[in-house]
Amino acid sequence: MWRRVARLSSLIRSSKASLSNQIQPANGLQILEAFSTEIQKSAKGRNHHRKKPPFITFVLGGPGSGKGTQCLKIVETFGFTHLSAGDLLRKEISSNSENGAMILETIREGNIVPSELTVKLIQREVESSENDKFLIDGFPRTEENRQTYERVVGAEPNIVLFFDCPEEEMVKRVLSRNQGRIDDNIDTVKKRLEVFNALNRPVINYYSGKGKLYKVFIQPTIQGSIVMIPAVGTEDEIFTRVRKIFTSLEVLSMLSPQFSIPIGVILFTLTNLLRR
Ligand SMILES: Nc1ncnc2c1ncn2[C@@H]1O[C@H](COP(=O)(O)OP(=O)(O)OP(=O)(O)O)[C@@H](O)[C@H]1O
Ligand SMILES: Nc1ccn([C@@H]2O[C@H](COP(=O)(O)O)[C@@H](O)[C@H]2O)c(=O)n1
Ligand SMILES: [Mg+2]
Repeated sequence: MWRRVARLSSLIRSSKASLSNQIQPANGLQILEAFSTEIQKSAKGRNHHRKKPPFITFVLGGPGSGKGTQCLKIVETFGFTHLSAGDLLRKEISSNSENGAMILETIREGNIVPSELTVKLIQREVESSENDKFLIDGFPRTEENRQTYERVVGAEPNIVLFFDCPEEEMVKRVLSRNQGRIDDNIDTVKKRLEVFNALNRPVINYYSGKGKLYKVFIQPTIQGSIVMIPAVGTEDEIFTRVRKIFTSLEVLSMLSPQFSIPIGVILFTLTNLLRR
């Protein structure tokens, strides 16, 4: 069976060129392992009793790029658990934890909270959950975040989703978000964009180099030679792109021998899903 899977994995890799350039597929074998029914069966208890590691998706993008909005839709449609690093940190502030004041000041300034703390909060949530697939939103923000996660958890994410959104659009969205966030003001947004460009882009490049990155372009609409910046796609239009990625992962997860789907059919389905 594993010879067949390995062959399939290389076939999937070699079919990359024919896939839509809006979506860069990750390694097929990892996806198969993570979504396989064997894992589903072994994930009945709490996570620390699980024999195989959970399926981890890191969700990246600048401030206001739509990470949280799309994560809610992925949760509804595909049953992931959503863990927003920013939300976990804000919860620490509101629960008056010993680090609350420091976190509040860091978020107010648009800076990054020490990695050990954020990783601990994420790890606690994953370990106490009975789910086996997670969206970790807004993490890792820096190479140091990434390395700390790998060292503490001892694993890498299975895939990384990146919302590539024009800056003007991100600023507009954050300033009209109206959720009472202390960092949704023009000065902090500018700082968060600087931090994103300087510290988060290297992380994105790192995962791209590892073949784990799925990029969702939030493209401006072009009419003739005029670029219509505000018309970058509604939340549902963006989700149509995101849905294709997760649907293709689900298709791959059906590749266990009991289904015995011919490889040609799988590749045909995948290519069509991604092109639609
Ligand atoms: N496609 C879209 N078109 C227009 N507005 C959108 C779109 N997607 C999200 N928004 C709105 O933009 C704002 C920011 O979205 P969201 O909170 O999902 O971004 P985020 O990436 O999680 O940002 P942050 O990193 O600051 O938490 C929200 O008010 C949301 O309703
Ligand atoms: N890995 C992270 C994630 C977030 N922060 C801080 O929280 C702020 C808000 O995060 P959102 O994802 O909700 O936008 C962010 O600007 C950082 O100050 C962090 O330190 N580390
Ligand atoms: Mg968010």
